[in-house]
Amino acid sequence: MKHEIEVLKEQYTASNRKRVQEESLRRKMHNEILELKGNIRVFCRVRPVLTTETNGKSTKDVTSDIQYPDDERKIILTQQSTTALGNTVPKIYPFAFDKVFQDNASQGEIFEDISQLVQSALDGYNVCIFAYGQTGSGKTYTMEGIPDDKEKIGMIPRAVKQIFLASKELEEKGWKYEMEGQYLEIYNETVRDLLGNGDLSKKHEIKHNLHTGKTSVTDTTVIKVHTPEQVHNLLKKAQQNRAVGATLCNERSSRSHSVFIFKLSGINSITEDTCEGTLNLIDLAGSERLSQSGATGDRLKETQAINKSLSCLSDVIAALANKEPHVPYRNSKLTYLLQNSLGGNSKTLMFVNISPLANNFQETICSLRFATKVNKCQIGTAKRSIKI
Ligand SMILES: Nc1ncnc2c1ncn2[C@@H]1O[C@H](COP(=O)(O)OP(=O)(O)OP(=O)(O)O)[C@@H](O)[C@H]1O
Repeated sequence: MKHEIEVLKEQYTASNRKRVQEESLRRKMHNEILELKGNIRVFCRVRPVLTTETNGKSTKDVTSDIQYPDDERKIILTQQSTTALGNTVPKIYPFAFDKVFQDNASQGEIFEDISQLVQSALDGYNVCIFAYGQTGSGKTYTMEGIPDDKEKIGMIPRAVKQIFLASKELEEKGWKYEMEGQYLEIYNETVRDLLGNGDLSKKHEIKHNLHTGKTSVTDTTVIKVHTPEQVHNLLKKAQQNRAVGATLCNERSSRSHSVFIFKLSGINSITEDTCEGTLNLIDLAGSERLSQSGATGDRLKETQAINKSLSCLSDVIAALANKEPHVPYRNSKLTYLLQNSLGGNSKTLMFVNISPLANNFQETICSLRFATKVNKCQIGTAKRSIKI
C-alpha cells in the first residue's frame, strides 16, 4: 500500500509539472501566433441603417454603395460623380483591413476575433483595443453594447467575462489573479475620473514609474474587483458619470475619449512566476473633420483637441511601427496615458466603425483612410514578414 501511495504521489507530481510546462508552452505559442498576425491590427465594422434613419424611404435609397468582395478583408465603396462634360461615372474607393465585418455581424462574432487578445492580457501583455469613427458610427455600441441584452452586450463586458472564466481555469495550473479596474475620460486634453464623485474640477496628473514601468493617474479611483458583477457595477457608474458630463457639456460623451483600464496581476504558486498585463478598451471621440463640423467657440476648441489627439495617436503608432528612436507619446494626453500599453511587447487592435448612410459618405472615406494609415504600420514589423 505504502509503495503504491508513493508511486501515485510521484505520478501526481509529474503530471502537475507537465501541466505547468504545457501552460508555459501555450502562453509562448499563443503569443507567437498573435505576433505573426501582427501586433497592430485593424478591423472595419459597418453598422446597420437604423429604422429612424430611413424617413419613409427604402434602405437602399439612404445608403452608400458598399460592396464586400468575398475574402472578408475588403470593402469597396462607390460614388457616382459627374464629369466636366456632364457624364456620370462611378468613382471607386477600395480598402483592405485585417477583417471587415458587415452590418449584420453580431457582437458575439466580433468578440470571437478579439478574444485572443484578451487572453494575452491574462498572459501578461499590454493590450489596447480602440474604437475609431465619426459620431454615431457605432463605437459605443461596439465597446459597451446594450448592457441588459445578452446578445448585444459589447466588447468590454464580454472581455471581462472571459477574463474571469479563463482566470478560474488557470487556477488549476497554479495561477491566482488580482484584478483592478479604472475608468477615465479625456476631454479637451484634461483627464477626468469616471468612477469618482463627479467632481469635474479635480485635476489629475498622469505619472509613469520608470523603474516598474507602471502608469498611474493621481487622485483617481482604482477599484479591486473579484466578480464580473462588480465590474458591471463599475461600468454602470462610469456610464452615469459620463451622462452627467454629457448634459453639462453638450453631448460631451461623443466629444471625449473614454478609457477603461483593467489591470491583471497573476502569481503562480507552483512555479513562482508572476505576470502583469493590462487591457485598455478605448472608445475614441467622434472623428468629424473641422470643415464638416461647422464648429465655432468652445465647440471649435473641442474639435481641435480631438483632431490633435487622434492624429497624435496615428503618429505614435507609425513611429512604433517604423521603430523610430523617438515616439511622440507626450504630444497628447491619450498617448501619454497609454504610453506603456502602446509599443514594446504590447498588442493593438483598432476598430474603424463606419456608418452606411449616403449622407456620411465623405466622413466614412476619411475614417477608412485614417484606418488604412494605421493598418499600413504593421507591414514594417519584423515578425509579420516571417514566412511560414
Ligand atoms: N452594429 C449595430 N447594430 C445595431 N445598432 C447599432 C450598431 N451600431 C450602432 N448601432 C446603433 O447606432 C446608434 C449610434 O451608435 P453609437 O452610439 O454606438 O455611436 P458612437 O460612434 O459611439 O457615437 P458617439 O461618438 O456619439 O458616442 C445607436 O443607437 C446604436 O445603438
